[in-house]
Amino acid sequence: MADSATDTDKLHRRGLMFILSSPSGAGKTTISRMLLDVEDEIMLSVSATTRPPRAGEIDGVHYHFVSDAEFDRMVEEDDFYEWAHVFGYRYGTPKGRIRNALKDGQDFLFDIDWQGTQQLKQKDEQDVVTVFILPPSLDELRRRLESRAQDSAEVIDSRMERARGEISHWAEYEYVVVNDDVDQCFEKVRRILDAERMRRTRQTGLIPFVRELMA
Ligand SMILES: Nc1ncnc2c1ncn2[C@@H]1O[C@H](COP(=O)(O)OP(=O)(O)OP(=O)(O)O)[C@@H](O)[C@H]1O
Ligand SMILES: Nc1nc2c(ncn2[C@@H]2O[C@H](COP(=O)(O)O)[C@@H](O)[C@H]2O)c(=O)[nH]1
Repeated sequence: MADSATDTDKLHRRGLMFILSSPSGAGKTTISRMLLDVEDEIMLSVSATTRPPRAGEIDGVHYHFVSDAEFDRMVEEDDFYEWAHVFGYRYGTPKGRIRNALKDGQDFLFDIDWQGTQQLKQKDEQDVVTVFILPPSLDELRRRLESRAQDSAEVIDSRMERARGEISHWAEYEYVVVNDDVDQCFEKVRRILDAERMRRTRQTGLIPFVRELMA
């Protein structure tokens, strides 16, 4: 039996800009990777950032790691869909092939913050689906940042300080999911993606037998 993201389905709707945001450490990268592992029909939008790579991060896969000068050039040449200052560095979504691929029905996953989400919503309202991931508590958020063991104590403190501000934007999102149990959170996010793909207002054409019926 075909699922909701088969080639047939893709032919008849525009692609989704599926946005996951959360305070740092709540788990959006984890959920994104789980989704990309099982969903062939969605691609990650790989951001450019001036932040240095963490252990295990690969240039071009997790981020495009660029210098300040390169980021400046990309801003000047209008290469970004959106960009923002986050934690003392700059992060941006390169336009690349996204706009045309969306028209062809390709879905994209964006792991970006609330500032980028606001910018994308203004530009492409009809294709954007926004999901905010909440941690079960602030104590658990700190525990996750510490257990990830990739940031200094100072960086973790500054991320915790910013978490309150980020969480204050949760009401700007269409969906909110608490990431307590990671498998349950992933299933909920996947169900949102599935349902959004089937939204009638996204369908841009009728499959042939329905078109014949309507003629
Ligand atoms: N439900 C969960 N229960 C316990 N640990 C979790 C859960 N979800 C994610 N984690 C762990 O918490 C840490 C932070 O997760 P992750 O890197 O996915 O967060 P993030 O929101 O993407 O952070 P950032 O915005 O900094 O990239 C990781 O070590 C991850 O394995
Ligand atoms: N507005 C944007 N925010 C982005 C982008 N890529 C990532 N991010 C957000 O930055 C923080 C920090 O990420 P980290 O990998 O350094 O922990 C996190 O909230 C990301 O969602 C982007 O292109 N635009």
